[in-house]
Amino acid sequence: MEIIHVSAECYPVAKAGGLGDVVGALPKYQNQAGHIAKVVMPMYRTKFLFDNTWEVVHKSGTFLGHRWFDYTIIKEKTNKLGFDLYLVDIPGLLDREKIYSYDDDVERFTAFQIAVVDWISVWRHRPDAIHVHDYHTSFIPFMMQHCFAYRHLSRVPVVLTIHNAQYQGWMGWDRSNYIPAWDAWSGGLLGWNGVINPLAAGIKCAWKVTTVSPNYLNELRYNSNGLEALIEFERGKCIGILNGIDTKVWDPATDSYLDSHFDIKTLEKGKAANKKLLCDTFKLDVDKPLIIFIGRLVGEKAAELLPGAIGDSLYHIGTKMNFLVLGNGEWWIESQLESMKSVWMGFYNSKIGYNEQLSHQMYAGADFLLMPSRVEPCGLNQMYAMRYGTIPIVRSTGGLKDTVIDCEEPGGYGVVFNDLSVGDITNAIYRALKLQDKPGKMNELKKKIMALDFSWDKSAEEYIGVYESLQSK
Ligand SMILES: Nc1ncnc2c1ncn2[C@@H]1O[C@H](COP(=O)(O)OP(=O)(O)O[C@H]2O[C@H](CO)[C@@H](O)[C@H](O)[C@H]2O)[C@@H](O)[C@H]1O
Repeated sequence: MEIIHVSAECYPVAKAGGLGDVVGALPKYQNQAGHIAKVVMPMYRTKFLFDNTWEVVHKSGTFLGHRWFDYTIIKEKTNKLGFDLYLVDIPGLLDREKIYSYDDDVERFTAFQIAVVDWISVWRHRPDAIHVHDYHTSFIPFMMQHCFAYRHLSRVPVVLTIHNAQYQGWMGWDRSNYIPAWDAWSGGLLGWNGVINPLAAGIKCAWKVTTVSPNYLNELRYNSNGLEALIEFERGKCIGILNGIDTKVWDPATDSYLDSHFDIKTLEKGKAANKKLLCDTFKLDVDKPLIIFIGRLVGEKAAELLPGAIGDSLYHIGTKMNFLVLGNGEWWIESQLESMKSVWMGFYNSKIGYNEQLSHQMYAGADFLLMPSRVEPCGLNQMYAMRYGTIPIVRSTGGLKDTVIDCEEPGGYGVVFNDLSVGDITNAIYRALKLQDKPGKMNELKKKIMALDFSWDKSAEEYIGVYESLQSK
């Protein structure tokens, strides 16, 4: 099958979070399984662009509302990522360093989607499926079915994957003219609760909607930032498919970001060397268990509870452990985390910012990973942590519930808690530290989690099953 993934992120070209990881891995696994999966994304000005060689495959132009824009599609020449990678250049809109957070993001991502559909509309063949990811690309099924210029694509199946329903891309109806001329009778498909809602439009118009874990799909029915009724209504075409991880990129035995490599057999020595490097760098005590947090510092990740939970743990449980936080996001959470450094010097440290290498080093060197998420559609961090022998402490929500079993349950290997408060997180940390009281228990658990299989093989096939189910329709 030929599958075209359209996304705002793809690792290692441009990544802000888990979406980039998934789109950088899933197509590779689909290709390995004998399919032809390709990725189309915006041409940001990132290092990957300048380090690689490209050929121009298409040039054209069209309108965003009244504004004409030229676009160029370029293709990476060497199949470096294990799939064909196409970048869409739109001067003045996409030629920026960052992925998101510009005032004109609505214009940027709407123009990107128009360019993609405009390009596919002149192909001499039809792909078997278009797979769009999150709200930045979820106007595409609407455009293929209801824009006059592109209606000849209406028989091409479109699958929408929701990686995160918190972000929906809301925009006012005053911008409805951005979408190329559409059948006015279909206008209702664009809106939800009085505004244009790209994610809602995608859910209504995609042939199938997938979420990144089965449990997250259930949760969306009662907690989806305003889309609950829509999810319930469209339930029949929704399916939850658990994300995998790219076990070639995330392999402690070969990870190019690590100085000391290890596998299950050399786990103790290897993790100790990685931990020492981290503790030396961040002035922490290598003899104490190291608990880390990596992620966006936002409410979804319950990051605002971290200062309280870390402070309470060190105060009430005692200074028996060390904490290290890597993340960026809300300025007030960043500044609280920074100001705690002087209070808990030697027991706590943080690095504010985005740092891919440090994240790998932290997964490799830590004893525990804390993920108290308020909302977690799937979560990749807990799977990376386990692959690197780091025990997850997670709240039972979304994909965390699908991937971590509490060590007190039969076959369990992590620490799972249910309610979200500083007290509950502190108690989970207390339970995690108790694991050390039983001699050998920590190593036994670390070996067990390293052996778990979270690779993409099974889920990549499940997606193929979804595309296949749409072929006869
Ligand atoms: N400051 C930092 N420095 C370095 N690396 C950092 C970092 N902050 C985050 N990362 C990295 O970004 C990724 C985060 O992935 P997640 O899946 O946990 O969350 P995210 O909310 O971005 O993804 C959304 O999409 C994914 C994919 O579907 C879902 O798993 C998830 O639940 C959903 O919220 C990991 O690779 C992590 O190491």
